[in-house]
This record gives sequence, structure tokens and C-alpha cells, in this order.
Amino acid sequence: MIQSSRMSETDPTDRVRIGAVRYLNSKPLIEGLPATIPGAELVLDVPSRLADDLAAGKLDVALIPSVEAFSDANYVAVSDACVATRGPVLSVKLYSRVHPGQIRTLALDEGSRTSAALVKILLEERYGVTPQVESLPLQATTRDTSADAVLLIGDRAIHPPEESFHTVWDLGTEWSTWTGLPFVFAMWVARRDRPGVELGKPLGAVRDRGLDVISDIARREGPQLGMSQPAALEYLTKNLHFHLGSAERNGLQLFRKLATRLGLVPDLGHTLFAPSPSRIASSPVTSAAATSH
Ligand SMILES: C=C(O[C@@H]1C=C(C(=O)O)C=C[C@H]1O)C(=O)O
Repeated sequence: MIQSSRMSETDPTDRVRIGAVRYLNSKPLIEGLPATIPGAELVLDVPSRLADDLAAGKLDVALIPSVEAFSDANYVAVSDACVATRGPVLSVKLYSRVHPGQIRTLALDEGSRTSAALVKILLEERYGVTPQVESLPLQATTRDTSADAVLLIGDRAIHPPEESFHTVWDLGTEWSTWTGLPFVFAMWVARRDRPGVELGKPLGAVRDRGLDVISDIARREGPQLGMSQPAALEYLTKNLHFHLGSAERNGLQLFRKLATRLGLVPDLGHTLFAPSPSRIASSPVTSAAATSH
């Protein structure tokens, strides 16, 4: 298996090209992938670029921001492995210099798509606020922007900035207390008619193996991010979970409905989950089937 941080624009081989998020939150989903899917090329990147590379056909299957799965009628969720939370997520934070109802300008982490949509939904639905947005580059800090509020995701969002803020939101907490549902940040997506669509089972097996060795992952990865092994383990086992079940589908369904209503995603109405019981066991999620809250 070949691992690279960015893939070449034109890959002449026919290896299956798998893209995964490079943050700590996704390590359990790729641990042991080389042994389970030999011959695959694994590309690690930030979520927004994975979405763009899957859309451009540079990847066959990728762990993309969940909101991106709504944007192409050919996309299908291939596995019940995902990155989700039922409460505080720790690594998706809104740092606001003003009361949320007064946010006029919002800097969005360049690596994010899902959380960028989620924060817009929370501000619009709860405060009637539609801020002007700007992109916060990957290497930038909150001090590099004068925006009223700043969204950070991933490894760099785990440690609080040195600045103090009027309000700090953990977006996992905000979503779950507002809706009572889990939130799915990322999931494995492929095109219905492409080879990656067959990888659901192996990707689920990779996740199961990752969960078996999750304390080893925390020990190996935590210190590289300035986290103790217990802190990294708590993040991976208490803040996050990695199974997309019926409650997660309900959370996705509501997220899709809200994002569609705000015009953040097109109203394609495609079924995200293939009916195959070997992949995902219960009923499909479509925007037509979405229930209101
Ligand atoms: C929990 C997280 O979920 C991530 C957030 C994403 C987004 O906002 O688009 C996409 C993929 C996930 O890796 C995180 O990055 O901290």
C-alpha cells in the first residue's frame, strides 16, 4: 500500500484510491487498512480537500464531510463506519468575540464543510443570524482574523486558543442539546457506479480492528498533538464514536433537511444508503423521507 499526504493529479494505476481525514479523529477508521485492503492507495488530507478530490474523480472512496454526501445524486454511503458524536465533540469549536446573536462576520476553517454548514444552521435557526463568511486558512489562528467568530475543526481545535472569547460553542454539544440526536461529521462515500462502492465491508472491518487497538492509537498519536494518552483515549472513546446506526441516520436526515432549507446543499433527494442489508441494515435516508423537528 502506498500512503501519501497528497495524491498526484493523474494516477495512471488502477489501484483503488481511498481518501481519509488526516486528523486524530479518523485514525481508528484507517488503522490496519493496508492489511485489510492490500493494494489500495491511501491519501490523507483535510476533509474539504477530500471532498473536492472525490468530486473530481481523483479518489474512488473517501471519508468526506457528511454535508458533501448530499451534493451529488450519485453518491452513496458505503459503510457504517463514520466519525460521529452524541454530545461534546471537543474538536469542533466556535470561538465568538460577541454574543452569538450579534455575529456579523464568521471565519470558517478552510478544512471544514460539515461544521461550516452546521454553524450556519445553528446561527440562522436559533438567532436569525446570517453572517458574512470568510475562509480561515489551515495554518492561521484565531488571532489572524478580526471576524466576530471563528470556527475551528480537527487537531488544531482540540487545544483552546490563548485569546479569551465571549462565547465558546462545542458544536457537538450545541447540536445534541438542540435536537436530541447524534451528529455525523464524516462518512465513507463513493459513487454508485464506481469500484469503491464495494469497500463497505472491509472498511467496517478496518474500523472494528481500529477500535480493538484504540488505546494503542491514543498512546501513539496523542503525544504528537500535545495530548496525554488518557486525554487522547477519552477523545476517541467518549467524545467520538464510529458507528453509523439508526440514531445517526436520523441526525443526518435532520441535518440534510435544515441544510437544504437554508440553500446550503441542493435538494437532490437521492438515497444515501444502499438497501443492501450487508452494508446498512435499515431504511434509506432520503430528503423526501425526512421528518421535521
Ligand atoms: C470531529 C471532527 O469532524 C470532522 C469535521 C468535518 C467538517 O467539519 O467538515 C469533516 C470531517 C471530520 O473529520 C473534527 O474535525 O474535529
